[in-house]
Amino acid sequence: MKTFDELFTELLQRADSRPDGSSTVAALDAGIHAQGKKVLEEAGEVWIAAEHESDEQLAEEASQLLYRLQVILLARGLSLDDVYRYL
Ligand SMILES: N=c1c2ncn([C@@H]3O[C@H](COP(=O)(O)OP(=O)(O)OP(=O)(O)O)[C@@H](O)[C@H]3O)c2ncn1[C@@H]1O[C@H](COP(=O)(O)O)[C@@H](O)[C@H]1O
Repeated sequence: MKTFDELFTELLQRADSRPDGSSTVAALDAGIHAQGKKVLEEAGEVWIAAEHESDEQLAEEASQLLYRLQVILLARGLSLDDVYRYL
């Protein structure tokens, strides 16, 4: 189990060390357009899960949306603090 902040730190490390087989490296290399499509895809899956699926499925889809959101922030060079200052 990890927190939102811990995941972001892990993704920063992946972007820096670029290990083979990393989903994050592949997602970063795919570019902003592909990353944006993933954010929308996962947001849609969260919506569908909230209307029609179990709590567990909703939680899983939510985790994927959070991951895809972090990838796009990372790709643009933003930190979580850049976002948190608006909360
Ligand atoms: N939390 C996630 C995470 N959530 C989703 N995903 C990616 O998103 C995919 C699932 O999303 P989809 O449903 O769109 O996938 P799919 O349609 O079946 O397949 P794709 O064609 O989209 O790959 C997974 O196969 C992963 O590639 C994630 N990839 C990585 N993480 C975490 O990120 C950290 C770094 O991971 P790596 O970069 O892979 O080392 C680790 O803590 C991981 O647990």
